[in-house]
Amino acid sequence: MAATPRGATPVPPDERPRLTVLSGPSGVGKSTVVAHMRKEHPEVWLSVSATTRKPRPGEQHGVHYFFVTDEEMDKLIANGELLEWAEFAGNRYGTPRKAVLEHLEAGVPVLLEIDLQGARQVRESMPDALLVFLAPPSWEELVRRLTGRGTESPEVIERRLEAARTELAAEPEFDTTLVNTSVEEVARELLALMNVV
Ligand SMILES: Nc1nc2c(ncn2[C@@H]2O[C@H](COP(=O)(O)OP(=O)(O)O)[C@@H](O)[C@H]2O)c(=O)[nH]1
Ligand SMILES: Nc1ncnc2c1ncn2[C@@H]1O[C@H](COP(=O)(O)OP(=O)(O)O)[C@@H](O)[C@H]1O
Repeated sequence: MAATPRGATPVPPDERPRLTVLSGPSGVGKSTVVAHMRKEHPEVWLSVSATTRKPRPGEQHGVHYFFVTDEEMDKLIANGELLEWAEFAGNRYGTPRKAVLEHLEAGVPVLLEIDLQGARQVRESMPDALLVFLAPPSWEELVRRLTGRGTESPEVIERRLEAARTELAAEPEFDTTLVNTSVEEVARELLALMNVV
């Protein structure tokens, strides 16, 4: 399903990088921060999730997401191919398990950009994972970013803001919080937390 490291020698479990999870409300800037970080540090591997959501303009299958049908998602879940999955604002999203484990085994730092429900599942199944919460500078700024992105209808924005209230309340469940005021700064802090720099 996803590209795997070629010719990589497995590293012993205690020398493997920790799996890092980045969560936070829709529109807080997760994708922006991750894109910025990976431009300078392409060695960080970002898991590509499967989703039943329809692609936005410019989103590519296999790059931003694996865009799947409801039936295909049912199969991925039934076959145990997902490390975690959740329904978010009317669509399902899940992390393909195999590619994540293969990259960690090869010593590659792995980042998951997933929602709160997914982060909770990773906490259960991979207790060594580092859970990072990305918070907005304020509620008003979150609304501004989500609306300003212009990718969702007012109705979808409303659903995402509803989910955002629950997600913001769950911040104490995370190992650490980064406030997304400056993309550059947050990207740097995230790299440091991942021991990449
Ligand atoms: N649990 C889980 N959540 C995911 C996964 N992939 C993406 N998400 C989350 O689903 C939510 C909606 O994602 P998306 O529709 O791309 O909107 P965006 O994050 O606001 O650009 C976000 O909180 C994502 O982090 C996944 O594999 N599992
Ligand atoms: N630090 C920031 N300051 C101002 N705008 C930002 C910042 N980070 C992200 N944005 C903007 O906010 C919007 C939502 O960001 P995005 O990365 O799509 O969020 P998410 O992936 O968390 O849903 C985008 O229009 C993006 O350009």
